[in-house]
Amino acid sequence: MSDDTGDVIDELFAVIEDRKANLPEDSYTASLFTHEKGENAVLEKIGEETTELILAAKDDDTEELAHESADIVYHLLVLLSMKEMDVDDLRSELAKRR
Ligand SMILES: N=c1c2ncn([C@@H]3O[C@H](COP(=O)(O)OP(=O)(O)OP(=O)(O)O)[C@@H](O)[C@H]3O)c2ncn1[C@@H]1O[C@H](COP(=O)(O)O)[C@@H](O)[C@H]1O
Repeated sequence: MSDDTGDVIDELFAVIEDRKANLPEDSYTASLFTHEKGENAVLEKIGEETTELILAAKDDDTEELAHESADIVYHLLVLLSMKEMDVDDLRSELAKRR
């Protein structure tokens, strides 16, 4: 695992928080925060991407598996932000299990 994995997740979460605060018009992330379906739009995405991830795993398609994993992590971070949670909540839950 590369050493900057933690940094990229922290950076991405900071971008998501910035999009939530400023809601720029051309931002996909901002569109999730203002979506008429609310958080259900994000939950639906996570559901769809999880199905795609399962198919990629079954096909042993590692490139697609990485792509779908990244989609899920991104939408998961948006969900945490919607719930006023932090990426540190995820980090400490994982750390507790060590
Ligand atoms: N990591 C992501 C990211 N992952 C996925 N997505 C978007 O999520 C949507 C996924 O929906 P779909 O799966 O339906 O799209 P798709 O391209 O058909 O995907 P597949 O079906 O191939 O899996 C696409 O519109 C993607 O662009 C993301 N959009 C943004 N980010 C990050 O968020 C940052 C800010 O983005 P903006 O808010 O758009 O400025 C970006 O710089 C990225 O770092």
